[in-house]
Amino acid sequence: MARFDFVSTPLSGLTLVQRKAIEDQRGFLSRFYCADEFREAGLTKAIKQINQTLTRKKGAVRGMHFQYPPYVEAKLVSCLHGEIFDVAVDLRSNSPTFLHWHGAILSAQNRQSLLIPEGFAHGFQTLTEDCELIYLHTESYHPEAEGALNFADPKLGIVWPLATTEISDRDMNHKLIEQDFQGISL
Ligand SMILES: Cc1cn([C@H]2C[C@H](O)[C@@H](COP(=O)(O)OP(=O)(O)O[C@H]3O[C@@H](C)C(=O)[C@@H](O)[C@H]3O)O2)c(=O)[nH]c1=O
Repeated sequence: MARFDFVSTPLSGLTLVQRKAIEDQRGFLSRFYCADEFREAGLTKAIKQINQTLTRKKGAVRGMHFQYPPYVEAKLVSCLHGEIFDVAVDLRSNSPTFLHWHGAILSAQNRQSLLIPEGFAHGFQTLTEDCELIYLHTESYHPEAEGALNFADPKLGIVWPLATTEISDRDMNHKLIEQDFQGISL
């Protein structure tokens, strides 16, 4: 029996994952990740790293982050406490949706995750206080290969639901996309 529903988004490969819960009087059990089912949804590489974050303030923004080749990675992003507006930007140079973004609300309650393929930037805004996220990564952290977009870049036009209440200095100061930006060749 399938433990997940994989729902396509307007950006090819970017997938909303609905974790199904099996409930009984004690509560529920829901599978969080399953290599066999995720392989069919396009996540073919092994998980190399799992990160957890806590973001205290409502309205805080983190992003928009990615890694350049040879360390491109897919990420499975989930919110285990609170609610976030999660955003992925298509950076695949040959994609018909190059520089398009897509957002989804992820929360502990809706049990949805965003499966972000290689070649995308990722970021989010907290919609409640005390948001805890868990990330599954197919590549290890390589700070020397990190790339970033500015969350407020008018070329992206991401519509954030709330005013920004907190952002790191690093994220605030990411450069705007330049004319010759080619994106990522996979
Ligand atoms: C991502 C990462 C960071 N770090 C360190 C670097 C730094 O000292 C501290 C905090 O890192 P950052 O400021 O980059 O954390 P943060 O801004 O939360 O970075 C995250 O943002 C979201 C949007 C993503 O998509 C993630 O993949 C990741 O890039 O943790 C690691 O040691 N390992 C890691 O895997």
